[in-house]
Amino acid sequence: MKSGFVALAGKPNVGKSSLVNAIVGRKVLIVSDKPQTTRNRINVIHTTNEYQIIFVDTPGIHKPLYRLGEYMVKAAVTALKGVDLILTVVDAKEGIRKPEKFVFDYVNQSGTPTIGVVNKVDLVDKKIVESLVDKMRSELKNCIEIVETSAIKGEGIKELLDLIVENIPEGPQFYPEDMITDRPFSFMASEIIREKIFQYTYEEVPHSVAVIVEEIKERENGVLYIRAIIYVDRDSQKGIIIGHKGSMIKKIGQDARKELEFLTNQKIFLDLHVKVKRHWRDKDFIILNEIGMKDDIKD
Ligand SMILES: Nc1nc2c(ncn2[C@@H]2O[C@H](COP(=O)(O)OP(=O)(O)OP(=O)(O)O)[C@@H](O)[C@H]2O)c(=O)[nH]1
Repeated sequence: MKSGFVALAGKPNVGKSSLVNAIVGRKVLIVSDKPQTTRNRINVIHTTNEYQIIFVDTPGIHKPLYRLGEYMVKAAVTALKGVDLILTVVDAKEGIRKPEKFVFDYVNQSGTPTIGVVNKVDLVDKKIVESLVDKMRSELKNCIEIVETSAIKGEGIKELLDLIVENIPEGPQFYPEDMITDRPFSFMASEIIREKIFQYTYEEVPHSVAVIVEEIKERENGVLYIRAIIYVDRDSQKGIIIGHKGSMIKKIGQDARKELEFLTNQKIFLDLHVKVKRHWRDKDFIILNEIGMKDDIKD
């Protein structure tokens, strides 16, 4: 059997989470049109009879503004070391500029072999894609191959998967075959709630939110009760999350509940609360710890 850890490196919003979902053929990771959706390292496990690939999805590498951002970059950089392979992802529409080179530097420094991925090829001309492929090939050390993909249309995904399997070593099956992620259900549930908040809110609001699932309990009638707290930075944000006469929190709750019911195949009672914690992104270690931001940090 072949097995290996494969990290994804790239700027926020290039489609790293979408690529992993496309490869494993189901939505495991949350996705949004706003940068910095992924906050922490999550392993997604893809097992067949012949191989087990453990995708280490990382927060996008960017120049951090807040302590939370610093943690995100540290978590991403830590993930690049000690894996078997890195998928270095760029967005075809964005091209290769300073922020992409910032990412390439980290990948090159890690010394780990890499497959370059030019994603979102559905958005640009073939000529542009070709020039990005050439550029990537010359700037990435230890580059095995460059693949052109559209995670949304499923293009290039099979080719990418085949290349990954080719380039991971013979090894043991690290996780049971039915395991899809290394995070507990409570974490996945909080991520799904956070995804809906990212979908419906704008500007600073989505980035000011932390979701913590405080209780999960199966009731006698078979309903799964989930209580989650949505932490925000300011009173005004609390108002936005709750919305006019509670319309926003209702929308967030309904969408999250539907997805959780689909995931668990169980009826769910989702109990959402909103609390204000000033400056949690900078100094509230209880929240940072709860959302797993300190897992990879040693300082
Ligand atoms: N047109 C197009 N859009 C894509 C493609 N792949 C991803 N997207 C979109 O790009 C946005 C970002 O996708 P994500 O998968 O969340 O990106 P990410 O790199 O994981 O982002 P962070 O979590 O912020 O680091 C979403 O709106 C996706 O739907 C693609 O191949 N084509």
